[in-house]
Amino acid sequence: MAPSSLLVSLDGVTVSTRRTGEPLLAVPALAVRPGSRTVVMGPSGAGKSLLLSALTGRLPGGVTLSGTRTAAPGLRIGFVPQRGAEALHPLLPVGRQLRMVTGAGTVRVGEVLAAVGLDAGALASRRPAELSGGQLQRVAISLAFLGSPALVIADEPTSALDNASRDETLRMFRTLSETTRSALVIATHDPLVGLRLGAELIQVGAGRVSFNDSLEVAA
Ligand SMILES: Nc1ncnc2c1ncn2[C@@H]1O[C@H](COP(=O)(O)OP(=O)(O)OP(=O)(O)O)[C@@H](O)[C@H]1O
Repeated sequence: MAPSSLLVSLDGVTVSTRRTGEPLLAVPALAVRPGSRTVVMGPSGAGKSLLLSALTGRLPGGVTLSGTRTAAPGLRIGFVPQRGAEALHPLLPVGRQLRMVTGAGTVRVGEVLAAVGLDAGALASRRPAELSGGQLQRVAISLAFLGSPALVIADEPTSALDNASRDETLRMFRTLSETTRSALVIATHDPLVGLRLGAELIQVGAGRVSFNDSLEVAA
């Protein structure tokens, strides 16, 4: 069990292919504290998504985890994918989905949609195909936060957005994480994400996790 001050921790963790045992990612030690904001950076194929999976404890098929993963009892994790549509059923109105999945009432759904800049009255009855990519991403962020998670994990949530939508999305992540006190872990290729969020930086390179105190790109 994780110490009470930690949400989830990885200790001496290796993620390997199930078939050949080839190591894909090594995490000597990593701990996520309540309310913290962390950005995971690294080149394509470095292991960012595998690290997020190791944190959630839900690994994709074909890989296995050795070492120790510990999580706070009853830890609730919200997840935001690269494209909001991936978090949504394509045929159901988004308001209904938000209520069904999270158990939240209409008023609460409206409040959270408003917090991400969406008008529930105008959007809640639409299906995902009737929303823009930026709107879908905001709905996915609402979905992740509506369940009152202690931790929200996002895998490249801004990479499919233009710069204006990216900045708006990051403002929302920051505001929602501050108001809900949820911890955030976001994988990205974009150094601006960490700067906008005021986040700690974790680097993944050549299948190994390391820590970096400073971000080298100007805000
Ligand atoms: N389910 C799996 N089975 C076998 N190998 C996998 C599996 N998932 C990922 N890998 C391998 O692990 C390595 C890291 O993959 P991962 O998806 O974590 O990289 P990433 O840093 O998120 O890349 P990108 O930025 O392109 O999304 C890659 O070599 C990938 O081929």
